[in-house]
Amino acid sequence: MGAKKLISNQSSLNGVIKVPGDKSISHRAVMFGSIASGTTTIENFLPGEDCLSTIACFRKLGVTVHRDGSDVTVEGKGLSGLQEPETVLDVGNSGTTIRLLMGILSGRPFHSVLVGDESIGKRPMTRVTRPLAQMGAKITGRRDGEYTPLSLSGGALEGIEYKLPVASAQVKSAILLAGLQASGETTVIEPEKTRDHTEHMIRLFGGEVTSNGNVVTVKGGQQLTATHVNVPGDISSAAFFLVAGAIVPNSSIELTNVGLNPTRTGILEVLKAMGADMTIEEYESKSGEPAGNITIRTSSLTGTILSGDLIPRLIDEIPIIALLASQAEGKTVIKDAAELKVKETNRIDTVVNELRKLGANIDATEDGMIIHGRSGMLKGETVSSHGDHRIGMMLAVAALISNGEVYLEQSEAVAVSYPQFFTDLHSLFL
Ligand SMILES: O=C(O)C1=C[C@@H](OP(=O)(O)O)[C@@H](O)[C@H](O)C1
Ligand SMILES: C=C(OP(=O)(O)O)C(=O)O
Repeated sequence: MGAKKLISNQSSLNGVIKVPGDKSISHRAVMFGSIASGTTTIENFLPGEDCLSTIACFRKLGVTVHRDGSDVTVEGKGLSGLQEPETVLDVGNSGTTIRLLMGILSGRPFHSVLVGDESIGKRPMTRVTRPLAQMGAKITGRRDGEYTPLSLSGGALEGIEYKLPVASAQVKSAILLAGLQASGETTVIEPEKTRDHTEHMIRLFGGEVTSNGNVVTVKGGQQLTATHVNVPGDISSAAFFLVAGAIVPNSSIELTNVGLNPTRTGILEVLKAMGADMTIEEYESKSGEPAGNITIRTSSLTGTILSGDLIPRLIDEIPIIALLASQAEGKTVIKDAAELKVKETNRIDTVVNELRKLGANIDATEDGMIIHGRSGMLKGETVSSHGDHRIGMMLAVAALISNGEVYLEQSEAVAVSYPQFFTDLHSLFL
């Protein structure tokens, strides 16, 4: 596909957007529905490519999944209902799919081969396979098990106590999913608290899990029961419009049904700290997850520091926060974010290189970046998502404050987490 001409130089953005379902929760709803007994119904499922990869993998494991847009039905037959797949399980671009799936498959007495796209082939897997092997799974892979293709034979597992070397909800979740099938108890200790959707989901499906600060414990041998999951909107998708509303002149955007789980709302804290004009109206939680409406208006912004335990609560929002910071007064420093290097792309490099092309004043550091604010209007250039959905959407928002023509290569990557992104963005110009 050729480069996409982005809309640039906008004088205002106005409107209401219902952001699509949360990606993390949509993956987990299909996974838990598949290992529970009975029919699970999912409302507001995200039909993004990553979550469709999860559905495709579970179908190959013998689970019947019906989908009509964002309504999904999963016919679960319990963990023992999963069958050995006849062909390889392809996770596409999705790190969440491969890592959580390994946790489930570790306790199943059959063999599977897991593959993904070129980006997945560069993402580290021993962070998951090491604890799962300690519990009893047999997993091998390219380069000493670090990369796909991976080959996994599951079976009887033993519970462990495991201290995570990195703050990762995917690793925590994989261990908990294996722990549900293991003998005894499994405990995960996190260096910083990460998103807790797996813990919520275990409870929603009738299971038990205890969380005490950064320590999470599950008992093995639990049976889960099908339920209804109402997926709130994805704050990571809302983030692109929160920033667009804050930096494009004369704007006011209302985002409805945004998931407000406190392990995900770091971006709201950053917006507040920088002086954004924002109102949040929280309402009754859906399926155990809080949600609400957020209105954002243009305002003047000041630089800030992002570090420590805030980072896991906004890890996927850092690319768009870098753009936000380029329009603030003063310097913004992002540190303790080396995890960005092992996402769909090395997001420290892709953010810095692509925003520099548009004229932003931004430097890479070992574990983050430094953004010198008040870049003012950006300029026209051809930029690339490098196949990374979050980079593509960040650049489309950057184009709105560019005074030249901006072209985006590999724009189709946005469909990984937000297939309707360009349609929703364009609705704000009318
Ligand atoms: O558990 C999840 O759903 C996710 C966890 C995060 O990854 P890590 O666990 O690698 O930090 C995040 O970046 C990803 O988009 C989704
Ligand atoms: C890192 C991401 O997803 P995943 O790890 O599931 O590929 C993301 O969506 O930004």
